[in-house]
Amino acid sequence: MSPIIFVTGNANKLKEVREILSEGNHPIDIDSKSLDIDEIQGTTQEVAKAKCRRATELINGPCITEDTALCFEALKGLPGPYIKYFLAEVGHEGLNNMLAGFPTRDAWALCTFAYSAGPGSEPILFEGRTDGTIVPARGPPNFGWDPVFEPKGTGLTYAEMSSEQKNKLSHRYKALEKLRVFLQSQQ
Ligand SMILES: O=c1[nH]c(=O)c2ncn([C@@H]3O[C@H](COP(=O)(O)OP(=O)(O)OP(=O)(O)O)[C@@H](O)[C@H]3O)c2[nH]1
Ligand SMILES: [Mg+2]
Repeated sequence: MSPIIFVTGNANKLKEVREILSEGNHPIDIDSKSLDIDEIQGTTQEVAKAKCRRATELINGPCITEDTALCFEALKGLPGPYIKYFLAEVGHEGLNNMLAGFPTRDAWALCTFAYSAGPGSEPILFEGRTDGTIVPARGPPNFGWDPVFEPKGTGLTYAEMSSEQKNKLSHRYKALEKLRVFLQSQQ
């Protein structure tokens, strides 16, 4: 199978996707294309599908895209797919402060991969969810909100984990396990 193209503007995502898909008995090779695609407003599934439709038109061929949401229980799932803009404006401290006065700091990270066979072909979605808690930042600030998200039962934020640890339980890993099965069935 020729490598599938992952369209993303985010180098950290690309690194993790490569690490995860190269693991195991059936490693999957991907190419990448760095494009910043306009993102619509909507549910995580609507955002993910629109991103993939646009990407497949731009590259005029099959591709995968990914959209990540960080959802706060107290805010009924928001910021969700808009976390990028919240993080950019209010930072780690602001994300924590947003939950002051609420009874729960529970949150979940949701990764939605989308695959399209080409322009006009409806994207297929693969979702992965990891439950956790929003905490004051701990660990190196290398990737987005990793320092403020502590997956349940680990006692560590994503940022405090080695990449091997994060890649065994992350939202991205869980979504990619589903995508891996699908891509292998296409061979
Ligand atoms: O700490 C983190 N750990 C993660 O595992 C993770 N995955 C994504 N993100 C951030 O959450 C927003 C998603 O927005 P997003 O899905 O639109 O991504 P993006 O615009 O950066 O790339 P892309 O849309 O071109 O693929 C962006 O701010 C990403 O940096 C993460 N932060
Ligand atoms: Mg984006």
